[in-house]
This record gives sequence, structure tokens and C-alpha cells, in this order.
Amino acid sequence: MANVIETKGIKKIYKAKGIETYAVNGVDITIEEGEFFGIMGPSGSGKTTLLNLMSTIDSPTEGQINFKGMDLATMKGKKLAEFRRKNIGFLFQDFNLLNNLSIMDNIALPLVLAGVKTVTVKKKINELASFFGLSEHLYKYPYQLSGGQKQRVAATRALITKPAVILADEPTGALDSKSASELLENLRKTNEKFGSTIVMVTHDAFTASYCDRIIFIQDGKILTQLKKDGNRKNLYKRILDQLASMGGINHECD
Ligand SMILES: Nc1ncnc2c1ncn2[C@@H]1O[C@H](COP(=O)(O)OP(=O)(O)OP(=O)(O)O)[C@@H](O)[C@H]1O
Repeated sequence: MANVIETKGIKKIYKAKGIETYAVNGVDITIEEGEFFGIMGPSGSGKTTLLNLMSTIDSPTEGQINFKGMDLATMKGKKLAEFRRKNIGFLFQDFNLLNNLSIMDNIALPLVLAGVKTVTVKKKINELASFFGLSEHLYKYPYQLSGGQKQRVAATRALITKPAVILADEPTGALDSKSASELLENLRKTNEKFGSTIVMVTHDAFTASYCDRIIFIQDGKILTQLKKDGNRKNLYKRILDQLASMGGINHECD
């Protein structure tokens, strides 16, 4: 499998009032095409900063990030924005849907921005909406949907351009456990059916148990990693053990 994201010795140092914070402190990661990759760690350990560096939203103070073999530091401004639009789909805890647009128009947005023809847009949306169980909701507005449905809309929008990577920051954070399971099942199926690479930050062991591989970070450094070996429940238990050894809190098992 080809590497999609490769980080080499990346650091992100924030400076405020003479104090330096090493939010990310020397991280080397290689994420392969088609991986469902998780990032876990305590609050303030650098998870979001690391995701923002991979997503080109932020740039490292030191080190190199290659995305599909391209050094991100060589791209700036419009070129970088276009690269991001073509290659990365985003999924956030709070859905980030536009309330005054229908579900259809929310999902269409990345395709419209890319100049795709209306007929093609509709065809693509109908296919993916059916996959995510959203066909009957396309002409509704976000306020008419539940949190779980809204997050499935956000996932459909993130996937509609077939990006190289989906970056998800706490995608189940605002969902009840049933909606969280539904979303994760959908992400898992997307990963298996379309070979989508997914990088997901989460503090939740159940959510992380859907990943193929999880890194645990502490103080901006990789402490260890776990790989799926057997079924999801087995991984879930190993994640809980790892969190416990890091002083974490146990979460409910399904
Ligand atoms: N813009 C910033 N300026 C200064 N310090 C920052 C900035 N962003 C993050 N930090 C600091 O960097 C460290 C890592 O933050 P980050 O948000 O990446 O952690 P996290 O693991 O995602 O935390 P959480 O789980 O609470 O969201 C923290 O100490 C945080 O206070």
C-alpha cells in the first residue's frame, strides 16, 4: 500500500508571553492508503494540533509532512487551499453544516466549489446519500434532523469529492451511543468499500475501537501504538488497558 501521510520529526511550538509550549514534539508517523487510523491521548496532549498539521490548516515549526508524496511546505496560499479541497474531507464534532441550505445543497457544496456539472452532482449525491441512509432527508434543512443524521450528512459531504483522506476530530463527541455506533459503522463500511483513508482523533475508547491502528500521544510525543488483532471488542479492551496505564478513565463497553 502507498503512504498517504508521512510526518518526519514534526514539532509545533507555540510561544506566548515568553513561554514555549511544545504542542507536538517530534512525531514520526506513516499512514497508509486505506488505513482507519486513530489518535488518542489525554486533554492537551497535542491531538488536535497534530491533526491540524496533517490537514495543512497549521504548519509545523520544525520537521516535514509529505501528503501523497508531496512536501506540504512547498505549497502556499491558493495552491495549498486547492490541494486541501481536492485531497481532504473534514468531519468535526459540531457537524459544521450551513443551516440555511438544504441537506442536498450542504452535501453539494464541495462539488459546486470544484465546478462539477449539476447533473453529475445530483447523481453522486443520490448514490452516497443512499449509502448513508439519507435519501429521504435530502430536501430537509439541518434543523429538521437529529444529531446522528446531521453527522451522517457531514460525513457524506466529506466523502463526496472522494478525497485521499478524511480527517475527523472527535466525530462522535456530540452523539448519543446509538448514533455514534451508526456513524462509526458507516465510516467503517466507507473505509472497506471505497478504501477511504480515515484519520480520527478521539478520547473515547469505543470510538477508537473501530480503527485499524491507534497511536497514543502524551506531551506531544507518541507513547505507543495498538494495532487491530482480532475483533473490535478485543481492541476495545486493549485500548482501555492502555488508557488505564496512562491514568485515563474507563468508558462503558457496548
Ligand atoms: N494556538 C495556540 N496557542 C498556544 N498554545 C496552544 C495553541 N493551541 C494549542 N495550544 C496548546 O498546545 C497543547 C496541545 O493542544 P491540543 O489542542 O492539540 O491538545 P488536545 O490533545 O487536542 O486536547 P483536547 O483533548 O483537550 O482537545 C496544549 O497545551 C494547548 O494549550
